[in-house]
Amino acid sequence: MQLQIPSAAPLEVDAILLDLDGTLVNTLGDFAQALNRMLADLALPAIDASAIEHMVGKGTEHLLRSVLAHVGVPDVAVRYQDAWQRYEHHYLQLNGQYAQVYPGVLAGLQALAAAGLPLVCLTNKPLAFARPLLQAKGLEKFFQQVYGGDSFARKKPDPLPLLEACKALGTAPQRTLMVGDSSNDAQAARAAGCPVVLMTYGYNHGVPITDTPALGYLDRLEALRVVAG
Ligand SMILES: O=C(O)COP(=O)(O)O
Ligand SMILES: [Mg+2]
Repeated sequence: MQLQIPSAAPLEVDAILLDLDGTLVNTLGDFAQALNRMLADLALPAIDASAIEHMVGKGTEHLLRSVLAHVGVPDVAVRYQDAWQRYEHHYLQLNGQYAQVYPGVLAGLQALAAAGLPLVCLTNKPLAFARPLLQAKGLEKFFQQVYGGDSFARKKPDPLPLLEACKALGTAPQRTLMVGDSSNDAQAARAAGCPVVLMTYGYNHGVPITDTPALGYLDRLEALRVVAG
């Protein structure tokens, strides 16, 4: 199928892999709520959403370690297990309540799915968090498969999750488009041999996303158009 990416040549694709946090859903509010409830349980200082934003994208383990270090925990390893247990409890309870689907995502997914393109959600978020979030936001029906950060032995920016997803889809990486919001997604795609487009509104560790090479940069997912079958 031929896809038109704004400001790029038409691209032949057989499937699309889509990142979740920062690409489909703005989950910063969920992260801030769950992390601050966890920190309160452990009698640790609160953290600001603006600081959290720079720590999202490399999975929950990385997020928790970064947050504990940020609030001044001297030995992160000592508090990690308790932090994970409290965080998981709170996250599962509020999952989706403080999160918003980005403008243009619903229309974009509808158009891509209607064109018959297989769509896979490929996130570093744990699968037990990702599935209920997609369900709560009415997005699960668009995806033929959902993979989390714990679905494979390694997470993005390692290419393994993308290569495994391509294998399951039966598609060649060079005809499988990755849509993400961070340099992690782009690095994983490059190493897997997948073309990549990046959303301009997500989380990118505090660095402008246009510093990361990609086929295109989108303000809205619906800007991705199927032009020929
Ligand atoms: O949980 C994270 O680190 C973010 O996951 P993502 O891969 O959907 O951006
Ligand atoms: Mg992301």
